[in-house]
Amino acid sequence: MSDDPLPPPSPAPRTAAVIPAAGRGVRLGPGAPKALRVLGGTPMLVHAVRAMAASRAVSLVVVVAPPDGAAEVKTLLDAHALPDRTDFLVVPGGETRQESVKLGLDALPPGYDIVLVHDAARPLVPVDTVDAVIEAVRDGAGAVVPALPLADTVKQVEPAAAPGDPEPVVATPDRSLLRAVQTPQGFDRATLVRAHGTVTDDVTDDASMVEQLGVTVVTVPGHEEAFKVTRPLDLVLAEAVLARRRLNDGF
Ligand SMILES: Nc1ccn([C@@H]2O[C@H](COP(=O)(O)OP(=O)(O)OP(=O)(O)O)[C@@H](O)[C@H]2O)c(=O)n1
Ligand SMILES: C[C@](O)(CO)[C@H](O)COP(=O)(O)O
Repeated sequence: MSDDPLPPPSPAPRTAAVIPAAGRGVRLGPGAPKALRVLGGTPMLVHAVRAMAASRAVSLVVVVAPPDGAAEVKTLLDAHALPDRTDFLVVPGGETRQESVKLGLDALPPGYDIVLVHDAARPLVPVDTVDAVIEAVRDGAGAVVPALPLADTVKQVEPAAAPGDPEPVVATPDRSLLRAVQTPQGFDRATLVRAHGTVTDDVTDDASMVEQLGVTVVTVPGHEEAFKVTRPLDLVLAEAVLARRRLNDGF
């Protein structure tokens, strides 16, 4: 047996989170841009940033602000307590989520090999879910999504012949094989950059762009509290989750 000392373990790859927060929140109804709406007294975006920074593995958060709102978002983040160990960047976003994520990726400095993409609209994702996604990428997955089984039966329909007409049902997919996917979605950076440089179709999540490259996307368990604030009732649910957390924390 050699007396040579073992080489030092290679450092864990550094992880950055990109938070698309440039959406208007049309489905939420009139008011400020969705990411700036207040939940439990704190803007939704600040909750989302804190949720990413809660992971000790995340050392940079890139916030993608509304196209003309980067200065306002920067001021907002400066006004809230955020962990010292995490760096923050704010960049202006685009017309679609896909464009906004691409702009966030373009702003990422070198040295971050794992990238999370997390909706500002999912402010309450627990840190264990964030860490599970990062761990799966560290273990070698090119793309990872948190996923939950569906509670409803799902029908595939044909488009209505005219607005307001019924939509004929054409199929009932096997629910046991379907999953609702959440964010953060985690990626090997080079794979995600390649996907955003290659795929031009309109898609609703980043993992589906990676699927189009032929790269396998894997799931980790999602979490009910990582739901997306989309419609007005979601705000009520988010307030209730925050109130329960405060009660449990003894505040
Ligand atoms: N041009 C856009 C559109 C969306 N998003 C972000 O993508 C996430 C998920 O999008 P969604 O929930 O659809 O938000 P909105 O586009 O704001 O919602 P709506 O479709 O109701 O307007 C949100 O954090 C949103 O801010 C973005 O960064 N840039
Ligand atoms: C990325 C996402 O949150 C995964 O569920 C979702 O696809 C975003 O969809 P939206 O229509 O942009 O809200």
